[in-house]
Amino acid sequence: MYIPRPMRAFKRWMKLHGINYIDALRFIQNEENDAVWVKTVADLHQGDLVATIPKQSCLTMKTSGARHVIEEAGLDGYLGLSVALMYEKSLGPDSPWFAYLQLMPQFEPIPLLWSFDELDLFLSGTELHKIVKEDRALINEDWKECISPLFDSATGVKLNPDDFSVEQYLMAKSLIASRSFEIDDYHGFGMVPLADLFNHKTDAEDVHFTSVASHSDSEEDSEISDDSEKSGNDSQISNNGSDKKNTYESNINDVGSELNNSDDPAVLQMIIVKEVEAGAEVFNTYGSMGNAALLHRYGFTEPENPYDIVNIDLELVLRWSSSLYSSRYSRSRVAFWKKLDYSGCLAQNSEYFEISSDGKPEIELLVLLFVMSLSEDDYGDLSLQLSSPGACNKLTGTVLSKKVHVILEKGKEMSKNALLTNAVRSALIEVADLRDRLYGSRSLEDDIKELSECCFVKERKLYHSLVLRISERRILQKLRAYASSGLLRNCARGTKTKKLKVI
Ligand SMILES: C[S@@+](CC[C@H](N)C(=O)[O-])C[C@H]1O[C@@H](n2cnc3c(N)ncnc32)[C@H](O)[C@@H]1O
Repeated sequence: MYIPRPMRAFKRWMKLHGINYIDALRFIQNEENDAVWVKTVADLHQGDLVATIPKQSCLTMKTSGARHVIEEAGLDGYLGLSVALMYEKSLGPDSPWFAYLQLMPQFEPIPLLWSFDELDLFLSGTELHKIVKEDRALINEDWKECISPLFDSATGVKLNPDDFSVEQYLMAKSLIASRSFEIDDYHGFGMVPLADLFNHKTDAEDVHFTSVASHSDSEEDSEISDDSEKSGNDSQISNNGSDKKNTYESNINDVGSELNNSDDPAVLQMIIVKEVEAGAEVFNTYGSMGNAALLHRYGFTEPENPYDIVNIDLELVLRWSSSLYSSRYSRSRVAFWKKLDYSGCLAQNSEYFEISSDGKPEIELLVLLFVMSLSEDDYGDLSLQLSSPGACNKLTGTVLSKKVHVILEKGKEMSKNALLTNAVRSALIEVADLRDRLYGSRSLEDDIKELSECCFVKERKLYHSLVLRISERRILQKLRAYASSGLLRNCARGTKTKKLKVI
């Protein structure tokens, strides 16, 4: 059987560093793109211990030769780990992790590493376009502030600036985003050999990566005294960086007793959480996330991802509103909506509303569109109630006007249907159309056709950005269907949809 060289050297390296795994696991390398995946050649059962990894074999801020440089500079988290990774790579064969680093790709082609032209070409309109451009600016700042001063480190460790350039930093960031795990409080984030070879499957993982959480592995350095650490509880580690409590049975069986299950807190364990048939790929999970988050952090997407969402910025709603109403009108309606204690989700510089994968909008957006589309009379009544003495308490109760009988109180069980007037439904459709126009002049059908002709391996950026565009645009399509189904029903009942134009 053909085994590419880096894999063979890596296997020898694992043995030397006490990383053990059951014989049934096979690490398969795709000859076309060198990507690795893990398969089992024997049936695996829930609770089987399939691999053990000493924490000391992981590349972390604490285990790296750059530890003193990192500590002297006061770096931690992803920044500290980036320096550790760039440093060990710069040592070449002199690094204790050389064989591991040889197997690791140079970088993960996440959008952070795409050119600005590629970002515009592939991601315009998607949830990632703006975010990735902002990331790039922040990363340049981080590099200037935290990495470039290291060249004058007083620790005596000489760093070659070429090995710590912005480009090297970006590459290290891409590997950390896509392959690092949070190990424990002492080590923080780290690169974990073997554990980082498992691919992701949403909500269908086979293996969990766990640690008997304790600090006693960490040399004599006892500065960490977190209570959960002392308790020695098992905690599940996922490479989206969050620790979760174990959810699977704890009666661990070692497959064929090949591995010793110990409570040694210095060792990480990989445990099977459901039955896996011989011949199948063994998947981990990186968390429950939509395609924008998967592409952002890991550089891939999944078709039919149930966690997909699309966001509609408040700014876009205001743009829609400006096509119908004066800006004074829109401002006062938004101010009224806020007075009722509503707001969108808040991100760095924007306020937005989420549309879930089934095309359903958040109640906050419905209330805003409802308020926007109230007639002057109804709006006047409501405003009056709000401005009357003691209204704030009263108003956040039932808000009634002659024609409007809707509870606008935040937190109260409110029927979405009561808000879905014809005017709100029409507004939703128009806002969805505006949002869809951000993707440019190509139609959803054009995108679907292009995806069917696109090569997953050779045109990776195009492929995954098309999956993202299509999944977002399908949500907008569902939003339109959600809004228009009732519109038809209402019209059939003889209710007319009236466009409001208030000056
Ligand atoms: C932790 S590594 C997993 C091992 C990786 N396949 C390798 O070649 O080393 C994470 C990377 O694997 C790839 N990957 C993981 N799950 C995937 C999936 N379901 N579909 C496509 N690529 C995936 C992505 O490139 C991701 O950034």
